[in-house]
Amino acid sequence: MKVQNKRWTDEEFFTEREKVLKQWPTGAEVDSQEAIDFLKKIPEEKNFADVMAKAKREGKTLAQPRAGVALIDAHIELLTFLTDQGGADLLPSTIDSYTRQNRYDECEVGIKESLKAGRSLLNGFPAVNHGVKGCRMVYNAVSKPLQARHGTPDSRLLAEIIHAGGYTSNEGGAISYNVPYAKSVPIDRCLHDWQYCDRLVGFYEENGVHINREPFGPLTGTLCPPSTSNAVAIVEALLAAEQGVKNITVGYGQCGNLIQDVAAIRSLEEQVNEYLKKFGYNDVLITTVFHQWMGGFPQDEAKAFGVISWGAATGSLAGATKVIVKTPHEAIGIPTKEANAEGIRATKMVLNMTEGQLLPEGKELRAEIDLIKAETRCIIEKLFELGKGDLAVGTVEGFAQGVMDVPFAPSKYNAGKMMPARDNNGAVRYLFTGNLPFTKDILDINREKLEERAKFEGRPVSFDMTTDDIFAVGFGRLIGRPK
Ligand SMILES: CCC[C@H]1O[C@@H](n2cnc3c(N)ncnc32)[C@H](O)[C@@H]1O
Repeated sequence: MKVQNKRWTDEEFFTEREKVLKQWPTGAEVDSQEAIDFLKKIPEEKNFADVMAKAKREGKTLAQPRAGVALIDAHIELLTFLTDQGGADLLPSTIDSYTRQNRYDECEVGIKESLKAGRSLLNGFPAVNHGVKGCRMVYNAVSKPLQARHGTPDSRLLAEIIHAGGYTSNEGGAISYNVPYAKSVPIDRCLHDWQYCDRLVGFYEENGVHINREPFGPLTGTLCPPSTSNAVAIVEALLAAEQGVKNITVGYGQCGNLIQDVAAIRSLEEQVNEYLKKFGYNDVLITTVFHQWMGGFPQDEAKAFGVISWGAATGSLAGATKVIVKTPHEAIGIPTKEANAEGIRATKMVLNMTEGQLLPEGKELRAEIDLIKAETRCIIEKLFELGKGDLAVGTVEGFAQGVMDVPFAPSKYNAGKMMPARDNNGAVRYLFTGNLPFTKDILDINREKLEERAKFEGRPVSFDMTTDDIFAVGFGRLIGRPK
């Protein structure tokens, strides 16, 4: 499929919209003008984009959980509990796996079975099946802004339903909700489908409705080097800006070394703004999100709270606009509402104690920021070269050549030649760089830092470090030291 990084015309968008809204009966509930009128009435304190902008202005770090269950009443009860007992500043609706694969018929079964069983038999909220009406019930019942969080390569109908339903933010993007989530979705197909989701937001913005978009920062959440995830976030932000999105939260998943994680957020914010300015997108507000550790968690709940609190502290010291909260049930599965609320309370306790404290930019931090920006720049500039100036074309070609390469991703369109490992301070470095277009300096710095660890541990630099690091946090430490 031919893609180009160019704003869709109204004709292109509305022609496709007719098809999209026919994909499931609830699509018929979307009435453009009615939705615009409804969304324009949303008060600032319940508009995701406005609340993020305010937090940015005030230098605050907000807390947002993940949460989603099959039935509307239970979902409302859950979100209300997380607001009142947890202190959530922003609310999710984590969408179920069937919806993420557009298998709405399976959702129908899941809803019926959940009604019969009296408990959720889906692993999230099936927003498409509940429709605009169902989403409006959730919106009207809660007191905080709502965002759909999922992992959907084709989110076109989901975006239509949740936005018309009062959700003023949608997470995801053409790379971040495809490559880490799906095996066989072509990059160009997904670029097209997410251009639709971004153009829909652009359409609402042109009609006076503020809607936030949030590329999914952590990707596979498995030792993802900051420059790899930052490059993806910046590409998705640029693609969204081209379609008219004005309020973007770029994100990153905690790796565990304080200096590197703070540098990741600071470099991400600096560099995405540099690229937006370079391409003339001067009216896009950028905020940042720091995801608490996305890898394997300790089963022991007290240790899990240690991981959660470390993520909260790092996100706050980085100056991130929001932190995505984990729960003490992470190693087990979908958390109870009580455990979810505990994760939020622990997080907010740390956010409150670190309010106004930012890690000062010393020599080490600036050096890490500069290294991440240099690595990221190598990747992004190569994409533009491969695309002969067109970022969408360059992204398709970039994946084909392994210039953009996400570690441990299931997508068959991902080269999977790059492998990470921690250095002796726990920062994530490039062990194998595959076809990443890095300069010799960058390659040497990464190698030197891994050699330091090898010397300390008395073993050669090898993939054994990677596998030891993958299990380390679950076993109670950051760096996977040899037995
Ligand atoms: C990329 C997101 C992975 C995280 O997303 C959490 N997650 C998934 N589904 C739900 C849900 N229905 N309720 C609360 N958390 C949920 C997982 O635990 C994991 O941390």
